[in-house]
Amino acid sequence: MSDIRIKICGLSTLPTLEATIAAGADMAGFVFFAKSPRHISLETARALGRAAQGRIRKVALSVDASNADLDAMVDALAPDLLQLHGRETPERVGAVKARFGLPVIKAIGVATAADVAAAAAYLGAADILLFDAKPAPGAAVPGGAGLAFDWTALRGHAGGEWMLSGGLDPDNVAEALALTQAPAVDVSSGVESARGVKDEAKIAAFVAAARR
Ligand SMILES: O=C(O)c1ccccc1NCC(=O)[C@H](O)[C@H](O)COP(=O)(O)O
Repeated sequence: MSDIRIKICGLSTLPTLEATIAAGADMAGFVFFAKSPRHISLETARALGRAAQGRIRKVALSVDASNADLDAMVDALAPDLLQLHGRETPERVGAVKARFGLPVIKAIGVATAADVAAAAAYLGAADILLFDAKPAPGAAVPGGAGLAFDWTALRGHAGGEWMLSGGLDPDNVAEALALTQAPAVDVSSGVESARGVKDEAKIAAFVAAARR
């Protein structure tokens, strides 16, 4: 079994959180973005955060959130990491990291190798870069679309800790890992039975396929 790290993103129910922990994933992602089908309320975040405490690393995902909104989600979920999935600048990433004293994952939308090269600007600010498919221009929800990008674009990436994301599923994750040598992967749509509805069997299949 490999030591690939795995994040299951967009969890919103206790059974699918339990399935994620039972499968042996390393991180559980919770989305705080009202336009997302995976958005959770602060009340749900509090309940899921308590259930996950000390059993899996919790990631609070936000999109260009204000300090006040970040304060509220951190208070409710008590995350281990923050994921910034909007247009946050390196300066904003640094400010969020300093405010909460938590490691920050910065999502980088990738269409071409130039997007990967530009991510170098975040190397001193973010703890982990998450390479994801670039959202379509004007997309209402900038992630979790089940879209893959050309993985060969990652060949020139600038180092640091990173994760691969975008359109992964139990059937393609092994190929993606072989091609990119990614140390960590993140998935949302590929472990769902319908948009926003996580599937326990697919979560287990994804973790097994990634670790095989
Ligand atoms: O998942 C969402 O609904 C979401 C909403 C707003 C910003 C980001 C979002 N998801 C980010 C993730 O970390 C996803 O896991 C990543 O984009 C991969 O998604 P998918 O291609 O569906 O596996």
